[in-house]
Amino acid sequence: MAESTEARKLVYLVTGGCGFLGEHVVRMLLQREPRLLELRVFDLHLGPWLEELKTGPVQVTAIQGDVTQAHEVTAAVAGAHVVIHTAGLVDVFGRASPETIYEVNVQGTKNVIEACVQTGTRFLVYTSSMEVVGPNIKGHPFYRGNEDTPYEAVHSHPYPCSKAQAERLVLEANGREVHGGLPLVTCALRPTGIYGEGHQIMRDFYHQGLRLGGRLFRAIPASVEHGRVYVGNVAWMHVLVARELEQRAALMGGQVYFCYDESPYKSYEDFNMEFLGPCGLRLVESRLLVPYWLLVLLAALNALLQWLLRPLFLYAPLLNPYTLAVANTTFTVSTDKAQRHFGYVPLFSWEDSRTRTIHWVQTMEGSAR
Ligand SMILES: NC(=O)c1ccc[n+]([C@@H]2O[C@H](COP(=O)([O-])OP(=O)(O)OC[C@H]3O[C@@H](n4cnc5c(N)ncnc54)[C@H](O)[C@@H]3O)[C@@H](O)[C@H]2O)c1
Ligand SMILES: CC(C)[C@@H](O)CC[C@@H](C)[C@H]1CC[C@H]2[C@@H]3[C@H](O)C=C4C[C@@H](O)CC[C@]4(C)[C@H]3CC[C@]12C
Repeated sequence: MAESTEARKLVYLVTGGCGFLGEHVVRMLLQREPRLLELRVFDLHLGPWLEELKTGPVQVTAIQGDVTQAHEVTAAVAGAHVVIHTAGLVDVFGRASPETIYEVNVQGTKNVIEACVQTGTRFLVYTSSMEVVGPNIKGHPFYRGNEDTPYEAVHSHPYPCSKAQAERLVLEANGREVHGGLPLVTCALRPTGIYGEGHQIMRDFYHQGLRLGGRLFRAIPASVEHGRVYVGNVAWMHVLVARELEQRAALMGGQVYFCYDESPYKSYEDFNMEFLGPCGLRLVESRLLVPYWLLVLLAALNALLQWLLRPLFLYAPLLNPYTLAVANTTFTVSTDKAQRHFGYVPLFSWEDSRTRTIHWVQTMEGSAR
């Protein structure tokens, strides 16, 4: 918990506060925001771990709620100084319908914005995504790009479409008058692929490897690079933006910032092996055995099976046409806009991020170690 002589006077609300990123944001706020008086954690599914946070100097208020329900959002936002909106349906595996993804990610964000306007909350930080930019449906690479790099951001999948619409709503809301007559100040953070303690997809890959006798099979060439960012650094960027938004409203209001750190550029699979390798898995060079056209066929077959089996049960494998296309398209960022605008420097080095993630995999339930 943050110990400081600063007066505790601020109320923060974190939507999606029990999610992979949200939990790290909640814990980072308690550790590094000394002005915090109350921390409201709003989520559809509250985690039992919240109880352990209620023993410190900050009042932690757990709110079970749904961002698609405007009245629930308004009640949670009322009286908050800052809203960090991370709640969302992160689904590229066909688990939720396009309508549900839109309802949560777009309508939910509209509800958060309107709640800020109606109740007088002035500062809103939105967790957007790299996918607002790309990879696009044409498979154009985004190589060491930044927030100003020209790129044809054209999407068809419900998830990136919903994130792009939500981000646009947040940025357009910057400057709107809130109850009380002052302007709303908003900004959006665009993490690339987040990794770290609690990352469900990493857990899925690990368990898949255990099922396959300690092996994972390469599907993507090592030359296809994906930007990744450690969850602790993404959480730190959220805390820092929320702290600086008031003092630097003219500069930061209405802006987007990629989330970045020192994590190396590697293919998605090679990057995962930085953590899964030390936990006993190995990546089998199967590119000759499984050519790309066969992967495309298998991905299409998975999509067909998902559609056929949906009336019986949810079949949602990692490999589908969308995930294959994204995995197979280089997307890396190289920027210092967050440092220039609000002094962001990663809190965790690559070595530290890697060590923490390996430790988490090793201590995960069902771990082979
Ligand atoms: N994981 C990544 O690699 C990544 C990368 C870039 C951006 N993001 C964004 O970060 C945010 C958090 O992602 P995550 O990976 O932590 O996902 P997550 O699924 O672990 O967390 C999302 C949280 O939102 C909550 N939620 C979902 N629907 C809700 C609703 N209707 N009302 C209230 N709460 C609801 C969930 O219960 C969950 O706790 C999302 O907005 C996502 O788009 C994630
Ligand atoms: C089965 C193989 C082809 C395997 O390599 C597939 C990997 C695939 C599941 C992931 C590859 C890229 C990931 C996405 C990327 O990291 C960025 C994202 C944006 C974020 O907002 C949500 C998660 C994601 C879409 C992420 C999802 C998993 C991948 C598609």
